[in-house]
Amino acid sequence: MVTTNIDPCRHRAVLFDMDGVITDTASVHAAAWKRLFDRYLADRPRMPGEDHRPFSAADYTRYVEGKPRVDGVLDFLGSRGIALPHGSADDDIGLETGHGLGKLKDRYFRDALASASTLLFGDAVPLIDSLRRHGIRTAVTSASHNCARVLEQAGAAQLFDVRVDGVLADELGLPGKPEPAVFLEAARRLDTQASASVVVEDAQAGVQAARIGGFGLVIGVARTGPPSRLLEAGADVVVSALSDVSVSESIERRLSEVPDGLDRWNDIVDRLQGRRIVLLLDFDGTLAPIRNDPTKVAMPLKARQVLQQLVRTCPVAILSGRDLQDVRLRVRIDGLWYAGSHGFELAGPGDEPITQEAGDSALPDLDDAERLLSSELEPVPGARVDRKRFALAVHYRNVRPDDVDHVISTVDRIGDSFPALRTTHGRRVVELLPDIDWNKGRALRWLLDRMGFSGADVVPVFAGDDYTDEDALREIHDDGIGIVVRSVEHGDRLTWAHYSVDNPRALSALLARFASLLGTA
Ligand SMILES: O=P(O)(O)OC[C@H]1O[C@H](O[C@H]2O[C@H](CO)[C@@H](O)[C@H](O)[C@H]2O)[C@H](O)[C@@H](O)[C@@H]1O
Repeated sequence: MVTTNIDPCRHRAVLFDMDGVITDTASVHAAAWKRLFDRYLADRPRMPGEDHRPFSAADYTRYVEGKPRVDGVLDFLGSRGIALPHGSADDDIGLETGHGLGKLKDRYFRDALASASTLLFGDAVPLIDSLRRHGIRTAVTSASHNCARVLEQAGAAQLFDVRVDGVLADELGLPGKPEPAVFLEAARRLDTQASASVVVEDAQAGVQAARIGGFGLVIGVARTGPPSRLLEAGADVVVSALSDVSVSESIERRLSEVPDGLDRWNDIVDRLQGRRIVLLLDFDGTLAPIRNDPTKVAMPLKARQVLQQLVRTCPVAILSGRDLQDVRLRVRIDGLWYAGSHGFELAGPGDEPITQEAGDSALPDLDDAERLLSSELEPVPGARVDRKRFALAVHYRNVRPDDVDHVISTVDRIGDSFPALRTTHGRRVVELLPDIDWNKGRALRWLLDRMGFSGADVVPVFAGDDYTDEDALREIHDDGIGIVVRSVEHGDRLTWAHYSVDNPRALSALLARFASLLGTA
């Protein structure tokens, strides 16, 4: 389960989208759009180049969700080769213009709304109450012209300090999402900076708008579908319910706020004084730079030399998402401990794997998922299905941008069909893993025990670059030193690390300082 936190020390306001986040009305909109478009496409004489297939759930997500009504009409029909005039607000209902068909959709929506009973999601009020108790102001920010009506009917009109809806946006001439104007207007009315405000959204267009607007935290809400479409649109985190959002002072920071480890070497030395160091290092993107072809990755010479020095004076473990055997062959240094498949496979300095049966029961599902994914993604140029013993990685680094959504949603769909598996995301890779409470963080702690290094005099030092490494960074946050390797791909995401470095080469330079300190250089 993914959870996230809103920090009253950093976040002064929270802007909520309404449909699908606060009120259970996204499905009412989706049904109204379908009624409109299916009838329109069935009645319209077919012209060359037009696609008259029925409106689908994917069309809703891609072309209309979160957008102003007229944009939704024109964007969806445009995707089907049908260019209608924009029209004007005076157009008759049903006229073949953006406004005319938009009005018809609105009639269908209101018809359905009139018979809807419970509109408010049960998890909305507890979160908003908690925000209020912490002095955080709230806004509802919706493209809908029915926003006030829906809130009234849901009994939620009093929940928000500010409302910026489709009616106000029209009055002010604000463009709709994915432009950030409505969010920025709400932040202005709440008297807060975008960077100190949180946006909570369920639509890709809304997430994009919040990202473009420079909002401090963008929380995606995927109550039913997969989280990946919102992550790809730029959400910092995607939860499946508002009950997964807490409000308290937190210690995660933005990458840009984390001090550079080389600059703060003296602080690190202070923290190491008199303690036994254990080094735990991720491989791809951390020791070795990212490459387009995962099979071509090799340990850089500098990293190899420094690890060879370090292993003579302190325990060193490699914690990788790669298959155990794969990462061992790439590192090839005697005396190291290893965790492969994101911690599901473990090995000591000898050749024998350490028994850890956490993922065994998921093996048949991984086999079946591998067969399905290999055949479904075989036609997608650049998609690469990589089986490890306890994980299945689908790489999309070399996939055309237009095919990326398809690849991710295929993995999500197939992953969802196997109860024993869960989905994780990394750098241009989506992976299926055994769905048990085990990750790099748990594996790290388990390895420390196994290595005989678990006392208060031990300081675990972990370095990693990716989302899955955050489990390990979080695990050692209170008793160790966490180092994150920055990358352009991760922008300014949140991290549990204490220090950062620019790239794998800078990490090797930092590790060389550890080697000097330990007296081996
Ligand atoms: O935990 P790690 O050691 O960092 O492994 C995570 C994944 O790393 C590899 O994929 C990543 O690196 C590739 C080579 O540079 C790159 O092409 C890909 O886009 C990255 O996601 C590895 O291939 C995966 O199996 C690991 O899970």
